[in-house]
This record gives sequence, structure tokens and C-alpha cells, in this order.
Amino acid sequence: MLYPTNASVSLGQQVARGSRDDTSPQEPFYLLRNMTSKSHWKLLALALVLVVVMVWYSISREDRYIEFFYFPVSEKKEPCFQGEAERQASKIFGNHSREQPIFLQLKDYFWVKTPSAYELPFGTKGSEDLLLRVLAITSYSIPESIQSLECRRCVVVGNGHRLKNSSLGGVINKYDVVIRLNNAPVAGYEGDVGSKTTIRLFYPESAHFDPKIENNPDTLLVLVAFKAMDFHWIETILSDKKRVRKGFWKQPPLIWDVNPKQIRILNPFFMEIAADKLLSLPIQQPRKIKQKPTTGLLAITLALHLCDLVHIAGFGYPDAYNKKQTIHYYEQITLKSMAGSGHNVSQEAVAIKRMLEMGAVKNLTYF
Ligand SMILES: CC(=O)N[C@H]1[C@H]([C@H](O)[C@H](O)CO)O[C@](OP(=O)(O)OC[C@H]2O[C@@H](n3ccc(N)nc3=O)[C@H](O)[C@@H]2O)(C(=O)O)C[C@@H]1O
Ligand SMILES: CC(=O)N[C@@H]1[C@@H](O[C@@H]2O[C@H](CO)[C@H](O)[C@H](O)[C@H]2O)[C@H](O)[C@@H](CO)O[C@H]1O
Repeated sequence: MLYPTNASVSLGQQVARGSRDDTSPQEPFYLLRNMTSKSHWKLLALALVLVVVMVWYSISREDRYIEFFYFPVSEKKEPCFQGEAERQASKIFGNHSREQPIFLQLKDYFWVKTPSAYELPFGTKGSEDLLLRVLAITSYSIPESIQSLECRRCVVVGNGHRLKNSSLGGVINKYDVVIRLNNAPVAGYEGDVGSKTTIRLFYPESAHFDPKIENNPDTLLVLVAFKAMDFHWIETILSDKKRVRKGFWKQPPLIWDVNPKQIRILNPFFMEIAADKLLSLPIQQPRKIKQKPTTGLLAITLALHLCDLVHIAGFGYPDAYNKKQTIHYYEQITLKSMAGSGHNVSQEAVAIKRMLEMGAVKNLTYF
């Protein structure tokens, strides 16, 4: 039987002949197969790299694995340059923000009626009378222990889950000023978050029921007022007047054992510039829409005005699709709990990244 010559063999026939003919390097199918097997390996290697990168990325975004990705934090004190945070702050907030007092003062509402363009939480317009009564029974000074520092090293401790198992407590305690937020506990979490609290920002609904447990005797308890009722609450507490239960979205403490000398009222100007300069939020919003910065972002804004060096820790929310990840280092709640809060956490992440990139703040945890 005559076999057709190679030249006249059809593609189908050649394939059917299989290995008998394609062993010759001159054979075009040898080249083709060689080429395909080479690019096959290349593709496989590329896919493998891609899978490794994807697994690494998703693991590194999971808070429960974050401890594996910590970069070592130096136990040594970082050099502090006087006025450095101010320089950085002026790039973000402009030059005039330094002229603003950190805490509201009676003289600005009693002798001179400081006009405010905005209502709470961005200004004091319409709440002056209530505010006046509060300022008459509280103080506005920055404690001598902070005032006398040559260079103020501050850390703002966010309430994020990534502080869990961070072992950052010792590092946090070494800062001159430790700023904490809301009812975030220290008792039982000292190893991860430290025990020193120089300043705590809070509002009535976020006040811990026993301020003595989670604070130091000299902690400054700084009220962030969001509505006129917040001034009313602090007045009734400090002057032991009849408590009002209505007007809060969550029942605040009715008895609050605190020394009035520890209380300060945060200047709403910082809320205004955090909203405007960091998040580009509209300051005058229709009543129903209530977009506002988180208390943590507000605290970073405040720190950039009060301190010379600003570090942060415990900031960063899970990705929006991550429905099960707990958000706090101390309790089991998820992003769902923030649904009606008026915060845009992805926009805040962009703002924080910007501050990190420009060197205005430095992060002790993963972001
Ligand atoms: C359910 C609920 O009320 N959640 C709000 C709580 C709550 O009112 C208080 O914890 C008191 O219970 O308060 C908020 O914030 P919260 O008290 O959760 O956290 C304080 C600040 O830490 C930063 N943070 C927190 C968790 C996380 N995973 N990443 C973070 O970066 C944020 O900057 C945050 O502001 C608030 O005041 O901003 C914002 C939250 O929306
Ligand atoms: C949990 C929640 O969504 N509460 C909202 C409340 O938002 C919280 O307001 C605080 C100030 O009072 C603070 O900004 C906190 O970060 C917010 O989560 C709204 O202000 C309130 C408006 O009526 O509605 C509550 O359900």
C-alpha cells in the first residue's frame, strides 16, 4: 500500500499519524508543539503568580490575618520636630486654622458674641444660649502637662479591629498625648491598646457609662456636639438638673460621675474643616441628609492642630463586601451597624491614605 508523501498529507492525517512523524525537528508540528508547550508553561506560571498575589492580597485585607503583616514598630521614640504637624496641616487645611482655639471659651460667647456661619455639628449657630451655660461650668485650658512639652508626640487610637493582637500597648503608652474615641475600652486590652488616655472625644450616645473605668483621673473628656441636645445633656449632668430622655438616637448615661474640670467642648470648626477639606462634604446640608466625618477622622484633624508629630493606629474598615468581619477590637459588630451613620468610610480611607502619603501622619497598624 502506498502512503502519501508528507507534502500531500492533510492536517487531519498528520494529526492521526501521531507521534510517529512529529519527532523530527524539521517537522512543522514539532515546532508548533514545542512552541505551544513553552507558552503553556509561561501561561501556567503567570496564572500561578496571579493566584499567589490574589491569595496574598485577600489574606492581607482580612483583619484576622493582619497580625502576620505588621511591620515592626520601633520601640525608640521617633524624632519630633517642633511645628512639623502645623506645616503639614497648613497644606491640607490652609493657614488660618491655627488661629482657632481647640476648645470653646466662655469669653467668645459672653463678652464678644462670636458669630458662627453654621449650625451644629459644623458651627454653633442657634445653640449659643445653651452653649453659654455649658461654658460657664466647664474649662477650656490645655493642661500644663501638654502645654509645657517642647515637642508634642501624639497618637490617635482608632477603634478598629486591627488593633486586636497587635501588642502595641507599650508603644502607645510612650506617646505624650494619647487620643481615644467614644467608649473604646482599655481595661482588659492594655497589651494591644495601652492604658494611657490623655484626651477622649465623645458625644452623649458614645459616652461610657462609667467614665472612671476607662480613663485616667486627668483624662480630658472632650465633648463633640452634633446637636443642641448634646449641650443640654452635659449641662444636666454637670449641674445635676432634670435629665431629658428624648432627642437622642441612643440613651446616653443619666448619671455620669465626672469632674467638671476634665470636660472640654471641642471647637466645631474642626468638624467643619474635616468635612470640607478632607472629605469635600457640603457643609450646609438639607436636614435629612447628615453626612459627617467619623469621630476618628475628626480626632486626626484635631491632632494635626494640637501636636507636632501625629501617629495613628487602629484605623481602617473592612471592604464593603466583607459582611462578617467585626469592626472593633472590643466587640462583635460589623459594617452593617454603621448603615445609617452618615459616614462614607471609603471616602475617609482615601483621605487618610492621602495624609499618610504626604507624611502628615504615620500609621502604626496596617492600612
Ligand atoms: C453602631 C454605631 O453607633 N457606630 C458608630 C460609633 C458608635 O456611636 C460609638 O462607638 C459608640 O457606641 O461611633 C463611630 O465610630 P467608632 O466608635 O466605631 O470608632 C471610632 C473611630 O475609629 C475609627 N475606626 C473604627 C473602626 C474601624 N474598623 N476603623 C476605623 O477607622 C473611625 O474613625 C471611628 O470614628 C464614630 O463616632 O465615628 C461611628 C460608628 O458609626
Ligand atoms: C449608629 C447610627 O447609625 N446612628 C445614627 C447616628 O449616627 C451617629 O451619630 C453620632 C453623633 O450623634 C456619630 O456621628 C456617629 O459616628 C454616628 O454613627 C445619627 O446621627 C442619628 C441621626 O438621627 O441616627 C442614628 O441612627
